[in-house]
Amino acid sequence: MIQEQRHNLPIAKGKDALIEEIRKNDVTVLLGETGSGKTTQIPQYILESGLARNGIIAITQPRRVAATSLAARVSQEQNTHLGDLVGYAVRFDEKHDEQKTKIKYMTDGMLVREMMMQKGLLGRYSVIIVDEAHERTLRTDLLLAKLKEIQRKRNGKARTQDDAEKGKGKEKENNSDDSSNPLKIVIMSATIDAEKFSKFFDNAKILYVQGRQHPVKIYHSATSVLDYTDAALRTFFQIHTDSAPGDVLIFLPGQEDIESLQKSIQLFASQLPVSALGVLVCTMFAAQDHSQNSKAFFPAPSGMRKCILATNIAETSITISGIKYVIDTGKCKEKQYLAKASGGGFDTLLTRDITKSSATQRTGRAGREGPGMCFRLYTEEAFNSMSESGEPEILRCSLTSTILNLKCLGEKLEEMDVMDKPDRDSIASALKTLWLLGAIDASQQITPSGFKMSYFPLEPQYACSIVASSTYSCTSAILDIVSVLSSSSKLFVDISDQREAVSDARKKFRHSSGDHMTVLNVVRAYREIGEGESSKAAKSARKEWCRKHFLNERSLIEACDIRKQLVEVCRRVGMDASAAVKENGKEREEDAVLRSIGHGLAGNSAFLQPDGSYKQVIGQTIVKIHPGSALSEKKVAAIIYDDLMYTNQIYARGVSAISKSFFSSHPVFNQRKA
Ligand SMILES: Nc1ncnc2c1ncn2[C@@H]1O[C@H](COP(=O)(O)OP(=O)(O)OP(=O)(O)O)[C@@H](O)[C@H]1O
Repeated sequence: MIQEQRHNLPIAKGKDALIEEIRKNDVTVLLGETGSGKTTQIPQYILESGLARNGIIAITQPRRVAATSLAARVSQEQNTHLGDLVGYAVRFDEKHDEQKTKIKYMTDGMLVREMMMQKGLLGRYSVIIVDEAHERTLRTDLLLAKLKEIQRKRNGKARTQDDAEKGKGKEKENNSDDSSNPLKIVIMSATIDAEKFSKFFDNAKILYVQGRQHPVKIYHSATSVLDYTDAALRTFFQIHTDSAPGDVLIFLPGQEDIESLQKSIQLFASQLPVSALGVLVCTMFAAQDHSQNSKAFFPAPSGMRKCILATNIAETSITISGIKYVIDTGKCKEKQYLAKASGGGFDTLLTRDITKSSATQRTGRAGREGPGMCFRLYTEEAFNSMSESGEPEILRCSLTSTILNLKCLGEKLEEMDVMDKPDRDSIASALKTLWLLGAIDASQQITPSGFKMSYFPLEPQYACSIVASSTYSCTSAILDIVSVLSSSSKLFVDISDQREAVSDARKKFRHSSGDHMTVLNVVRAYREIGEGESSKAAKSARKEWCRKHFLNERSLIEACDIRKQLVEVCRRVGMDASAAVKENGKEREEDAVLRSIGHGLAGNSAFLQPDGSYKQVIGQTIVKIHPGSALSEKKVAAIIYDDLMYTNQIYARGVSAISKSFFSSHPVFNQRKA
């Protein structure tokens, strides 16, 4: 059955011709409609053709959920156990075998990481397929730049195809950086600017795959939709009550919309007559635990219709069995660099309209096993006026973390051959931030601390605080704080009509030194709830405690997960994650924590010196520096105000602002706000 499905895919008709072109060309750009079979079939065709007999076929994906689910599907098609012939590698989860794995689905980040760690020519890979290249993530762009360079080196050395054939017996060398193994690159997408990619790779061959397997009927809204969550709710129940069986996938911009729609759907579904089809709601978003995201792939129990609420993590590459209907709100969240100049900016997530490319990809999630329907909650006119594709991340996101990673490789972004070059100011601002953080020295060389920071999967500012904390023996506390700040949802729930109750409930956590210490108090209090009770009792006690204190438990649960990962990284870089201030109690701990946080803040805050210049101030937070400043009150307040606005964005998800209470009582600050 599964072999018949493979055989019927549109790509199967062109199999021989495609393989022939890939054999003839070092780089090919493959454009084919969603669902035509690119991602699952091309690696298998390459394997069967013997084109990769000297190494592994890697297929990169921008998202982990795609990498793992595709590996599972392809190993099923190959009738092997996942992790044997077909494997995957995503952050904190790998399933592949050094000897047996020939097809490896991986996130682009994992391949970039492998390049960084091994500093070689990726010699174990014979073919690298960069899938969903249209997404133009920073990692994909860096990967493309490096692959171009690696291929030149490897293929320059490999004299002829015959030489490669002679290397057949040298299987043992597959895992080394054997540059006698030439590299083939395939770039794939359904919605790619093929010409641009081809040009980047010296006019690489463009191949087209015609046709899709099943039709998808598209419906647009007749008029503009004001409330997309409400419109999604109505559309879902219209499908549920009027249309044939089949699961529904709804695209929403972010977790908050997903959770609110989940509640509404569940509420309405509970009011349906008992004879009606039940509704099973599943959610998928990046911040959600991977095992929870995977639940969306399980078939709905009989008598139920599955409704998946997802962000754009479900937009490309994946096939969710059973999906017949797609509802597209036309919105997404996108990382955007906040250009606040002082010490370098920060990324924030903004909700915005999607692009035509995203709309096409979303539509393509239906019609994968049979005819489908896509309901776009925007007018056809709105679709026509959407931009073709999004701006590459390299042009709109903070480059601080990327440049730090490149420094580890001894690379300079400004000298790399990337498809779109970021402007000099963005690079300069990132370098300045890294210098302020102590990650690079005055000659722009990476420092030992910078190396350590690069291991943490965090913004360098947070990584810097963690690294600094070992000097002050307070790593455990800093991990508590940074984990909450890195969580994707807000810790403090603000309910506008219950302001007083909210403020009263939180009073006991509030710390005069600012929000970082306040967060620490919350985490510690939370950890004590339910101690010594059964796990079920502890779980409900924690839930109730959070409700009573207007705290978002999801944020604390996610922070626990993040913390575990950070503890592991600490171990790898030789830091003691349990380090805690033991002598002289609270006061000394507070000082140590603020100093460590101060190291991280040095990279993103306006640290004013009495002479009016900005300067790196290690070990002090804004709270500590400003009261002693010789600057005029007004000037200080103006700077603080800007910092607060800026910092508010940085910590939008965790805390409101650094010592907001301290500053909001400042008379000049209040004047300016007014
Ligand atoms: N997990 C799965 N369960 C059932 N069918 C699947 C699964 N994965 C893939 N398929 C089938 O294989 C087809 C091709 O999938 P594939 O991911 O290779 O397409 P694609 O051309 O790469 O699409 P896209 O551009 O959307 O990633 C799907 O349309 C579907 O029919």
